[in-house]
Amino acid sequence: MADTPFAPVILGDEPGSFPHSVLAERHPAIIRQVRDAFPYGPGQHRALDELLKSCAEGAVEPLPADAPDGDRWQEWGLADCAGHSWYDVPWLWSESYFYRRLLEAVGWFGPGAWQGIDPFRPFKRAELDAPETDAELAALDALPGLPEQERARALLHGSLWGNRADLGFRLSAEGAEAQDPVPALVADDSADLWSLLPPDGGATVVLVADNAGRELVPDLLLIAHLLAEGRAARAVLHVKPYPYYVSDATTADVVDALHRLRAAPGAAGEYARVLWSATADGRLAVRAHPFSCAPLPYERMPDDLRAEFAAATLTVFKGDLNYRRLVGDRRWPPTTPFQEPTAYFPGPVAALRTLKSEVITGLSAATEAALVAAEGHRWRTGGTHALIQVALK
Ligand SMILES: O=P(O)(O)OC[C@@]1(O)O[C@H](CO)[C@@H](O)[C@@H]1O
Repeated sequence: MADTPFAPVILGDEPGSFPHSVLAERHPAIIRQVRDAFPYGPGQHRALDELLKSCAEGAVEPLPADAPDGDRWQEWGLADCAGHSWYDVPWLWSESYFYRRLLEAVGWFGPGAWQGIDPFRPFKRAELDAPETDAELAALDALPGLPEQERARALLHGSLWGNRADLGFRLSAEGAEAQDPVPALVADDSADLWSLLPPDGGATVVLVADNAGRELVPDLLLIAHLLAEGRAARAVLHVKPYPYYVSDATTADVVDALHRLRAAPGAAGEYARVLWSATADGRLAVRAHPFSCAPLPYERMPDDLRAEFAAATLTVFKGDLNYRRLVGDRRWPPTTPFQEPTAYFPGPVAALRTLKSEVITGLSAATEAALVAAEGHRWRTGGTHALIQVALK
């Protein structure tokens, strides 16, 4: 990191900026949607009112004394942030704490009848059950006739562009899905990615998942392909231990996605059978590590997670939030080589991400200039551009 220029941590304190709008507009909208989606009781409504008020004008408050994860949040910086405005602490931290507080407000942590009831489930289910998902699954029937490399590329790009399926993003970026994606990637290290995963190479691949539904389904299809072709002997899918950033995948969402695939006709059903037997014999494992919901960059990951990533042939981070956590949620000069902020990572690492926040590294000067000339600042957050970046060790 010695040559890396100083890059300030992103805060949400600048009115008119994207991070500010997430705190000031997206979070209240999410509270409204969750409140409308469930027959919550007066206690839950009161707690949601208090959270809304706190987000709008208040300071970050400590967790209740009996919170099951109180010690963990102390380690994750709660003592430093408590008492400060939501807008003045690192944006990554305040966003993550918002979801923690929202879950508490609706009773997720229990005890009681609402313990473990995912407040985002109706939105995730609606997407999984949508006709668009049927169309995407039917399109898989075109794959079996293609050479393996073409199938691999199609499934890698399916997983990459699946990252546009982000329900939190859609709440505040009106019409975002309607805007066409820009097919040319702003960075494409896919040749390096495939060099780590040759057919019958026996690799271990860790995929750190992002959204459920229409992102998780293509992630699972990619994993099925890697396993079926021997590009991976073993895969580990990391999901969130609790509902997060609206649509982030939990174990329950993996089960839903696998059922959806298993019920589909044609090639989709075949992929489901590969995945189902791989979970049964241990070639595919699902992990829900507490650090997956930490409000911190991966540079501060605990030792057990570091050891797991170190043992993998390749770790793939999906999505925008994971990218922010992988490189650090900072205002990097866009031409900072991806290898620099990820130098701490204990093994080969890849990012598959559509651009939905201001953090970006690894662009060529020409690419950055062309994006700025065409779109001003919008290319950073509009969700229409994508990248595949790899840091080999
Ligand atoms: O991680 P994902 O699903 O690709 O995107 C998450 C996201 O919608 O949430 C953050 C803002 O709340 C941004 O990083 C990004 O826009």
